[in-house]
Amino acid sequence: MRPYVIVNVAVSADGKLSTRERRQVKISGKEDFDRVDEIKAGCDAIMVGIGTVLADDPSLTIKSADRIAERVRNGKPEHPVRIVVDSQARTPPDAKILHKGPGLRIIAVSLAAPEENISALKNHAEIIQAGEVTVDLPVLLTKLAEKGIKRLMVEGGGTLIWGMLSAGLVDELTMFVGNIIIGGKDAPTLADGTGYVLESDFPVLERMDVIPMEEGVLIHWKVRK
Ligand SMILES: NC(=O)C1=CN([C@@H]2O[C@H](COP(=O)(O)OP(=O)(O)OC[C@H]3O[C@@H](n4cnc5c(N)ncnc54)[C@H](OP(=O)(O)O)[C@@H]3O)[C@@H](O)[C@H]2O)C=CC1
Ligand SMILES: Nc1nc(O)c(N)c(N[C@@H]2O[C@H](COP(=O)(O)O)[C@@H](O)[C@H]2O)n1
Repeated sequence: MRPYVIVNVAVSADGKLSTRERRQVKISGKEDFDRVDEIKAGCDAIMVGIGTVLADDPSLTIKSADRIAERVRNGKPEHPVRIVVDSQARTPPDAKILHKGPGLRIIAVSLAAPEENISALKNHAEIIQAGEVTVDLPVLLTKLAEKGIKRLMVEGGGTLIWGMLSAGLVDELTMFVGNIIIGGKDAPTLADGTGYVLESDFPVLERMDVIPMEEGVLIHWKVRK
């Protein structure tokens, strides 16, 4: 058993998530950020990799007061559980994700995480250990399902998305393609990691919708099982 997984990203027209320095780039406009907020509000948890926390320092909170109020009316916490995939427990104890807004945070670490790093985070987040050296994502997702997390949004970055895709853990992908070119062979893309070699290994997607949005386009895919 694992949660239903939705990956959402914004990419430039050349498929980049940010610059080669991993500096956060605003690719989405107001309408797309609002669409993302709605997906978040419909999820039990939202997950990012430690690379995104270190680069962007996101809060991953729901922004709309109306959506927060609706969650509370439905007996849900204001914000989804916020999860960082972080083998070595490198999340800075003053990271926004640990402090902005109420609610549970989970840091998913490996057995190799230094004890002093874990101690520094324990007051701010629940620590889940999964995997020897890096986080074992299938094991983590089973543990999240056991905690009642049924619907999980993954916001990136490219290394975590690769890890999720290559482990067969993604059900849907929504991507806003913006009207800018970022360029650079070292700039992060939707799926980084090692990449596939054999065509037979490529995940195949089913196109669900293509919607012109702002000056770009929103594409909604399902991963064919
Ligand atoms: N445009 C957009 O929509 C978005 C853009 N971004 C951008 O993406 C960039 C960050 O992406 P990136 O650097 O790839 O970092 P990620 O956020 O993808 O984090 C990757 C890290 O997660 C940890 N990790 C632990 N276990 C696993 C596993 N099993 N599989 C994969 N990762 C694992 C690893 O670090 P460790 O070994 O230390 O645990 C790894 O280096 C930033 O520039 C950010 O701005 C991010 C989100 C959305
Ligand atoms: N949807 C989207 N469009 C962009 O243009 C982006 N740069 C991102 N980035 C993601 O949004 C996170 C910011 O979260 P908070 O506003 O701090 O809650 C950031 O970390 C990326 O995951 N997304």
